[in-house]
Amino acid sequence: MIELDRAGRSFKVRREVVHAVRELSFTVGAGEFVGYLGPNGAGKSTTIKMLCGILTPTSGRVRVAGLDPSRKRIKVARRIGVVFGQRTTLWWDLPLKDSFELVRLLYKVDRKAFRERLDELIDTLDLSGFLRTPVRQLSLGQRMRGDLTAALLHAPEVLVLDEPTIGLDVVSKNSIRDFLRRLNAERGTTVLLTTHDLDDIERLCRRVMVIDRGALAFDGTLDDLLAGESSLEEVVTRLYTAQ
Ligand SMILES: Nc1ncnc2c1ncn2[C@@H]1O[C@H](COP(=O)(O)OP(=O)(O)OP(=O)(O)O)[C@@H](O)[C@H]1O
Repeated sequence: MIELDRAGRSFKVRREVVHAVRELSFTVGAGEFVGYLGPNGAGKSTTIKMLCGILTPTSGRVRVAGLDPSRKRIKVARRIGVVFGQRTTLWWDLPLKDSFELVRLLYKVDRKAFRERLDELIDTLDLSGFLRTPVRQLSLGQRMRGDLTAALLHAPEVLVLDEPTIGLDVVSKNSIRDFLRRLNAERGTTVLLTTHDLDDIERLCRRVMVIDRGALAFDGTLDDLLAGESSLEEVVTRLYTAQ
């Protein structure tokens, strides 16, 4: 479902070249739930931006559902849902429900299918109390549930999440985690989850990839990552600080 083959992305900053991602190769199969970890500046957001076609790789190959995201951005957008926890994709001054209607129009989602999906998401994410509230007045937890809904209204096969639980209280975190677990188990949606919250990883992901300075430092099961270590925090700290 997701395939990177020696993908690289560099930026020219004044006279220096920053290699945000270098020769990165991995595949994520349909239905997997993969955690994507790495220290600040490791290249996680750059990877995600290449997956949704916001950034073009400067070397190598990226494919999502067999498509090149930088060349087939609209086709890829129909197959992928993306949530950036630090930013909203909703319309700030509009009531939440109007944002959803705009998403329907943008993605050309059939009215009946849209209604069914929206009703289900309103129910499972408990949105009914704030559908008429302008997005700017929503709490962070409400806004995140709105963003997740917007990302799923076109029923994407792949969901990419960049820190979806950042800043949320423990109850909100757990309700988002339950929702994601069910989405993956019941719908078979492929999930790539970037987070700095190691509880997200321990509670959700069977497979974990760790990126450091633009290259993979680990790719395996959570059990393998934890093998012989007393905690995930310990092993991740060791990986992040390895030279
Ligand atoms: N548009 C850009 N121009 C120049 N450098 C950039 C740009 N985007 C990212 N970088 C650099 O690329 C590297 C990787 O950044 P990226 O945002 O992918 O890291 P990250 O793993 O998502 O970090 P964080 O956990 O802090 O969000 C960093 O050194 C960053 O400064």
